[in-house]
Amino acid sequence: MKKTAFSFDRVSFSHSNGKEALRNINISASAGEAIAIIGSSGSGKTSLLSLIATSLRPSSGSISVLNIDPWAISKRQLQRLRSQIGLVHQAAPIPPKQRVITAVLAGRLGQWPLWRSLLSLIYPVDIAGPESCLEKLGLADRLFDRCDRLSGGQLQRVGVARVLYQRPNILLADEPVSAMDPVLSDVTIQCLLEDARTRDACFVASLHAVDIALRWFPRIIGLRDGEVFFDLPAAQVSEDLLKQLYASERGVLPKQGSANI
Ligand SMILES: Nc1ncnc2c1ncn2[C@@H]1O[C@H](COP(=O)(O)OP(=O)(O)OP(=O)(O)O)[C@@H](O)[C@H]1O
Repeated sequence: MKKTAFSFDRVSFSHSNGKEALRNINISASAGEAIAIIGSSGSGKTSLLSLIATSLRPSSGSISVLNIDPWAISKRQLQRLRSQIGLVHQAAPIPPKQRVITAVLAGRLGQWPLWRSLLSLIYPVDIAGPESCLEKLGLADRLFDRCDRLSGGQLQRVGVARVLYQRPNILLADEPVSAMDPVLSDVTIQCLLEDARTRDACFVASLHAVDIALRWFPRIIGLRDGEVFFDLPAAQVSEDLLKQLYASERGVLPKQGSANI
């Protein structure tokens, strides 16, 4: 039987201003699973990924990540757990003047001893590793460029390369291809899927591009107003379900056949 990557039991989450972002979430995922999370803007996708990443704590209910309750362990144990979770952020948190190689090396900061982490910020402690991750994404020639000389889509690929270099057991990606053209989007998603599959890691991505979600991911979770609206194999996600998922509170429906909603 596959190991559980994470599981949520009646999880709700409210932001500090009281805004309830997620309500009564019951989901779990196994090692090696690939899941796309879809839903309209504000439906709770980023909040859900942040809870799996343990960067947010549930307001109620319980979470287990890699069979550990992240909120019942010491800070040091939590740090160790986090080093096994990789998150591609919506906008990569990369200092503008940083070199691409340093940004990719940062993927392993949580796994290295302090001296090696500090050294990696001044001098590249590994070149071949970051280069091969960037190579898969067509960016190997930008290894020593400054990040502020890259386009939005290139910067997103640096964020992806960082997570590939990290080799986490849970790979999370928040809108990882939003700044990329369709061909690069497919290449990047395939690259993340392949990496997760070969290492038996669990891969969860939030996506606005429903066509990409349905094309590449076997399991789709649809979030609506902070709740799981459906959790289905991609083949069972019908046009009608998508219409209901994206129908706003004001009753505005997407156009027929719309892929990018
Ligand atoms: N820092 C915050 N403080 C207060 N409310 C927040 C905060 N971040 C998000 N929210 C609210 O929580 C809800 C869920 O937001 P979340 O970012 O998880 O949605 P999302 O589906 O990822 O949206 P998008 O597709 O636009 O990125 C929204 O109503 C949002 O306004």
